[in-house]
Amino acid sequence: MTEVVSGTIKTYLFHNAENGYSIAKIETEDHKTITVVGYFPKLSDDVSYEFTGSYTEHNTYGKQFKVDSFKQLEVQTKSGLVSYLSSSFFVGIGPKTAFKIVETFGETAIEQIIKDHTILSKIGFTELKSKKLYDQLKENKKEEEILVELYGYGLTSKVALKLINTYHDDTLIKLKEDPYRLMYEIDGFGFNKAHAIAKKFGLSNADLRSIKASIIYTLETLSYQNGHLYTTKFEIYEMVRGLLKEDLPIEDALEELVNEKKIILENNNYFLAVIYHTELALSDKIKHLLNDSFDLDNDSLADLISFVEKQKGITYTNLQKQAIITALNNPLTIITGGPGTGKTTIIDGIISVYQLYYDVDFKKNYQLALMAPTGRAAKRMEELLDLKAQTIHRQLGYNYDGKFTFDENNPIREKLLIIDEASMIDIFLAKKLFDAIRVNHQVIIVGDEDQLPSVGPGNVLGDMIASKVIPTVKLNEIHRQAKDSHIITLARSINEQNLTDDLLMTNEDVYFKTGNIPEIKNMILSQIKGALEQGYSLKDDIEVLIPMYKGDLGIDEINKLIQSTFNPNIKNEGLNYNDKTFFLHDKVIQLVNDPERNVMNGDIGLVTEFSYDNDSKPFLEVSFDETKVRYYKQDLEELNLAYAISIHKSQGSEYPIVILPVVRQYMHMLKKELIYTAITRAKKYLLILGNMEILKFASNQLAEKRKTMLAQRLSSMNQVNDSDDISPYDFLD
Ligand SMILES: Nc1ncnc2c1ncn2[C@@H]1O[C@H](COP(=O)(O)OP(=O)(O)OP(=O)(O)O)[C@@H](O)[C@H]1O
Repeated sequence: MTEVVSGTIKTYLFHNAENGYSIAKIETEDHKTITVVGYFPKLSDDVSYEFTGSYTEHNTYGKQFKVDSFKQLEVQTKSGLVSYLSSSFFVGIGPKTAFKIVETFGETAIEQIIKDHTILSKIGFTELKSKKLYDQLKENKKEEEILVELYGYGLTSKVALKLINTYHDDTLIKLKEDPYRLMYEIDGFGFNKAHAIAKKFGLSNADLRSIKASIIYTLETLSYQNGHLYTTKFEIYEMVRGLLKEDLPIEDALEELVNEKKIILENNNYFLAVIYHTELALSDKIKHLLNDSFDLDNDSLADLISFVEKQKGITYTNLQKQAIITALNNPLTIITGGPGTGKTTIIDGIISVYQLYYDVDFKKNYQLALMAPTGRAAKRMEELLDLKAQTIHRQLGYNYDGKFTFDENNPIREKLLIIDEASMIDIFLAKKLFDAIRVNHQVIIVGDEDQLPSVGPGNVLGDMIASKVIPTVKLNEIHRQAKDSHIITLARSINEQNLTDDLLMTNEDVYFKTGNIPEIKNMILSQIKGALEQGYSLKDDIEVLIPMYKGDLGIDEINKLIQSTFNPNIKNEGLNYNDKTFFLHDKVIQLVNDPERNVMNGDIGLVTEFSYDNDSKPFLEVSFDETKVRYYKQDLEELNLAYAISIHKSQGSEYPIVILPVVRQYMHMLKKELIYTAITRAKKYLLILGNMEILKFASNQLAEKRKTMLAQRLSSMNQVNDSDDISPYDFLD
């Protein structure tokens, strides 16, 4: 129920200057104290405000008033006016001066000053001082008028403040000009929200601005959700009609967007400008690097390889030797292959031979940069190779303001760069990475091209291989220890779309069990219990991999099930956010990059403390591998339970035990690449629970091929594009 409360601000318990989110105590005229929560700026404590909203009951803090909008109460009394004029809104006016103004001009002082500020000379104001007060009064009134008008369009105070903070006095002009600018210029605004506001401003679906926005949205959806870099006119038409539900002059809008260079048309394909220029620049940079050459003495390389083989007690296959030689002789090399084909072994070989050839010691001399897209993959690399490895973001000096320290103007210093798990790299990260690489660096890209492509747009690894212009070694032989692994055999047969019934028999390391949903839930619990009894840890060794969040066998549900069964702390107090509650000792996953706090998307940690700070605010402390991070309630959006995680989030990580439910409700998500990726996460034991017919069916469903041009661009080797004047980042932000 919408209600109105009015009063003056007593204290702010919390205020976020960026978005205006505030928790404050107000005192009403009848001296009651009410906690108000919502989006409003720092308000003057001398002025009365009227808040519109509703009362809510907060678990910990009790009754609060949730603010939808607010306005300053008309200043009626003389004393109110004195307070207002001497408030922090007006610089240089103290209570004495304010009193003088009100005494002289009465209750209509403000209106009179706005009409003619020179009247202030009567009380000794200089021209400069009276103009200043006039400006501040106008400014103050204006902001309020804009807010009131925005509320009138049904915008919440959160949105209204965000707009005012961005566009200031021009807010209404800018919005009326094109309400869809919100989509491009304000974080958190998608097409649907902007479209709803556009309607309130009276724009019809047939308005060119609406059609243009829906075309951009169509391309964004295809890129950021499906990974495609371009699409056809036909698809744009279909999707725009689906969005606006009318037959509209799409052609004109599309042409305008192309003329405005917001969309690039190339060979009948339509690209978002930022994506087009990113891909083009990436391809040019790769071509540029490929021009370099490193002609090594191959006889001495062969000797060194033999020496390393003896040293390590290993005999490399011919293909593996070829991989080492190729990597050392070329500016850019790709080494690809499935699990157990020796990718890590070869990275180790390359590093050893390189050190001998150039007589350097990577432990003492920082000439090697080992990188992976995720923290966990980097950590695994570090453990296996016994050398420092870090995420690509960290290597590039990604910092809290979203900028990278290393770029084309300040390239990475190390000379040999090895990047593992490269299938996870999207075009934006690839562009950033290659920007920071200079000619005479040597780059080795390692990955399994059959895994899921990157979450972001593009198919960088696949395209680089398909271009056939980058020296590539495809390792395909499964090696000794790995040969006995049924996990690897199963993965390979799925990858080759050759999954036969005899492969679905339980053996030493793969366990298949059919069952319905309640049975699967019980099996998950009993398998975890068994593993814990054998000394495995829930945090480090066991992961349930699931393709979707919702549903009774979705990630959220399974997380709650495992939490309630295995975390005894659920009896104690926890910190909740939406329908999740986190307790001491919960296993959690960070969902977004947060470089300021040194924790990145996909990092897994353990809640090691639940406590209250000096202001009695509850918080959690989470221990990640490298750091401890404190989460208050408002930070919990970044966190999820991690007993079960998505298959996408599991990329780049391996776990001794993987539990993989496969049921009909996942059907629309299940594709060969997804199943292959999930299975290859298991190191020791893989438990597949559910419906094996679905597993067989899904293993033959191929993910849609991403529409990208990188392979073609790379293979047109001789034409390096000189688009120096435009950078893709001209199109960002
Ligand atoms: N030439 C070889 N001779 C004997 N064993 C080998 C050889 N090459 C690799 N191996 C062994 O095969 C196993 C798999 O190799 P490695 O871990 O390098 O593969 P990978 O491709 O990195 O696999 P994953 O992607 O699963 O980590 C390891 O135990 C490794 O020691």
